[in-house]
Amino acid sequence: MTALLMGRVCVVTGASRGIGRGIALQLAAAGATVYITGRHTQTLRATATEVETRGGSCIPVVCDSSKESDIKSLFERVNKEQNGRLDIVVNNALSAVQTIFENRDKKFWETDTEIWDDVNNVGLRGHYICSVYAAQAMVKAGQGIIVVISSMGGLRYIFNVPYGVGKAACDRLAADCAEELRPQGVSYVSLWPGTVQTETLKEMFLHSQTISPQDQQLADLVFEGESPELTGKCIVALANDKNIMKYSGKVLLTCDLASRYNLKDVDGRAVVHYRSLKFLIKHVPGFAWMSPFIPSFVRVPKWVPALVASKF
Ligand SMILES: NC(=O)c1ccc[n+]([C@@H]2O[C@H](COP(=O)([O-])OP(=O)(O)OC[C@H]3O[C@@H](n4cnc5c(N)ncnc54)[C@H](O)[C@@H]3O)[C@@H](O)[C@H]2O)c1
Repeated sequence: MTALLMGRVCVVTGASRGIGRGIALQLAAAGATVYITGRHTQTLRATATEVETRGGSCIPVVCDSSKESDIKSLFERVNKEQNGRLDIVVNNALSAVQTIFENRDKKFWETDTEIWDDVNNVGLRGHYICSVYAAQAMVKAGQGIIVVISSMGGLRYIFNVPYGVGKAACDRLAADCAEELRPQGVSYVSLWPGTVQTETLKEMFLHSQTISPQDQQLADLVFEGESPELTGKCIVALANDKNIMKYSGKVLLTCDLASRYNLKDVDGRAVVHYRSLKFLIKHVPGFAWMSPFIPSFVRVPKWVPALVASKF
């Protein structure tokens, strides 16, 4: 166990599986005390047991991110038990993965309007409410980091309309909160993982016998994707960066952070750099044959996707 975060207090929402679980494992492995949230005691307990088996400290709290009263109680509890100390909050919970895949073939006007709430009650409204309570503690202490887990869906269309709108709003949440938090010494970043090999996606694609041609491309991405713990490694490194304020309000990519902090994925394999031309070409139908001839250090500059997604 490294001691990079020894003594620090963290909250990770939606940590019973997926990326949230991976983040909790890494924060705890770095010595932090990690409060993990989710709706079910049993699945939270499983994450907590894994943390403890690795020698870390983890406090499971049943908290439904769609309910403000639950979120309020969570932060009151942390405040009381940790004497006002709160260093890192990761807004990660999302309740919609299953719904998104069940409605993959439908356009927005063909889908039940409830999908908006399924995606954005937990995955946007919940993050805003957590940010309010987290900021109240952090501003008082004059320090802290809030992270929202977003995705490239914030830049351009993937899956469906509510997902993209929600992710664009998460990026804007980080930017606008950072504006008000900067003078208080608190930072707020939006973090985009690549495609991640979560239990849900693995179950859906890697272990599935029948897969639609539409989903085959995503399945290929999942197959070579990041481990759920890589995002956690990136957050540990960010939390130890003395220049964190420089990045506040920005969108950060896990592959860029892995390069900046020289991180490998948990199983020792190199992190796929999804801004590398080699990787991108490999996934363009008809051009994949070029990929082996392109050196892996050639990166697409960030202004290119920003320009493609330009609103003007
Ligand atoms: N999986 C990927 O490839 C990928 C890539 C980029 C970004 N992301 C983002 O990462 C985040 C996590 O996604 P994931 O793939 O790990 O999803 P997941 O479905 O595997 O995990 C979601 C987590 O949220 C929890 N959760 C669901 N509803 C909740 C509620 N009402 N209250 C509290 N917790 C609740 C679940 O228990 C689970 O722990 C999402 O914001 C997603 O958009 C995922």
